[in-house]
Amino acid sequence: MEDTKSIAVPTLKYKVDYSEKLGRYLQATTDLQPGEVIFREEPIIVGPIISNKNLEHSRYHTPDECELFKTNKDQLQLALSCLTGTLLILRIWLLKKRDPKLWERVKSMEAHLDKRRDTEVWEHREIHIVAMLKSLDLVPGDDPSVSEVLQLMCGIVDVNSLELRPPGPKEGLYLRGLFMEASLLSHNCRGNLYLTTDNNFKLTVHASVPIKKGDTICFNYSTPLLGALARRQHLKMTKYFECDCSVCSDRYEMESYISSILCPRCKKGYMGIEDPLTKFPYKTKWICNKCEHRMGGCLIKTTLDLCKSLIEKVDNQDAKELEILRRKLLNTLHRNHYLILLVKQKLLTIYRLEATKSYPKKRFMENMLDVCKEMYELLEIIEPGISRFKAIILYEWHLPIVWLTNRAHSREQISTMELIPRLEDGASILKKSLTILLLESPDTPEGKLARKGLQKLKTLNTLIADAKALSKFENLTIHGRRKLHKI
Ligand SMILES: C[S@@+](CC[C@H](N)C(=O)[O-])C[C@H]1O[C@@H](n2cnc3c(N)ncnc32)[C@H](O)[C@@H]1O
Repeated sequence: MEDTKSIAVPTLKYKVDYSEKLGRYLQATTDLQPGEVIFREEPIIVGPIISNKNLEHSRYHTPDECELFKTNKDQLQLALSCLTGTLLILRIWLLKKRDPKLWERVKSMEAHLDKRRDTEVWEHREIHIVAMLKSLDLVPGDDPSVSEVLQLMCGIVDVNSLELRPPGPKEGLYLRGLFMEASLLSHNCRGNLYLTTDNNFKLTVHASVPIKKGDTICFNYSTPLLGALARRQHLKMTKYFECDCSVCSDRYEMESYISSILCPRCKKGYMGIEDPLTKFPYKTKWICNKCEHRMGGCLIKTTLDLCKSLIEKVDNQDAKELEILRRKLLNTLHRNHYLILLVKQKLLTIYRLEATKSYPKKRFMENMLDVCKEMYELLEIIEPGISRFKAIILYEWHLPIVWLTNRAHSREQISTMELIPRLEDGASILKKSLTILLLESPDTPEGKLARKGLQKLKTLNTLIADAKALSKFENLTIHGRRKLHKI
């Protein structure tokens, strides 16, 4: 007899749709809350993308691959490092033979073969992958259709695969994975998703902001800290489309001013490309958002080249030099300009290290606070909602807040009553960071940071509770204050 008990089948929170512009894409079929899991999925294939000696990685090293390597052992020993870069494609090649049905599905992924044919990238893959696999006898060398299939596989990987971080300390191993559903996610420079993977590369797709039923679900294929020009160029070169999202089509990139230079005329406003979607940004006019002064793109390019050359010359280990450069660049660029962001990131590397010392320099901690605050405010515009980058910046931001507050209190520069709200500020920033970091798998760097952060939050809460108890005795002795900060 048939089992009449109903089994709850989870309904999908998205459907596949099609548009002329995006091709296939995923659309929300229900309202989604930030943090909500939209779907999880196992990768079809995982492999390294650049040369590395570590071939033995993960269960994606299948028995047929093993057999093939054993057969060609001597020849492969010689070409080990070249081989690694071809491994992902070889794995798809083997999958084609092993699981033709799955290959049919993979084959349906967008590869943009027409746009790649006879370009530099085609030539590169021909030499480094197709010819390499043929010369090592890992694929038939005499069949011309093999080259075409391998090029198709290269296109599929380049357009659809996601970057993965190897679990544990496998430095220098750059992995990419192909996922069936995630390959249908479209791009937006201000996406609405947050992607995490666990140790087995299982992918979880979360909503990063509230998503309405009918919205396209999408993420940023590129990186948020590039200006629109670099981002659009990267998308054009690697994903073969011209991005016209709300950030790219706005002159001032939604008031983030990430590509804007200070108006040389009024010195108050910032210049943005008059026609942001132009193909020739340095041949068109840029316009000031305050006085509407127009300036030729080539002049902007010269200015940027000059700024770039200053950044190239600076000593990355020298905080003072970097701080001077940051101030100098502010005379020309908006504080959120991607070139200033480069300098800020270099500075953060130094400050981060300083923050781990028992007696960090006050100036460094003050600057760290400033840089983190500015970066956070920018990320709120360009990567709203849940963002990995934001979580890290929030974490780093709370460090100088707590350190400077404790220092000021122990030196009697602030009262215990003043200490409490400042520490609470630090705790609330840390909590914000943790709500994001705790979405990460425990073994990832962010997952580990979350564990450390939880410990710090506990200590901070104890400190706040003690400060509250002690605030009744406002005339706390210096000894009492020091004791408080030893917690
Ligand atoms: C990972 S695939 C996404 C699935 C693809 N649309 C399909 O039908 O298989 C990436 C490709 O989708 C298209 N695409 C994604 N986002 C886009 C966007 N914002 N504007 C135009 N095309 C986009 C581009 O062709 C891009 O190379």
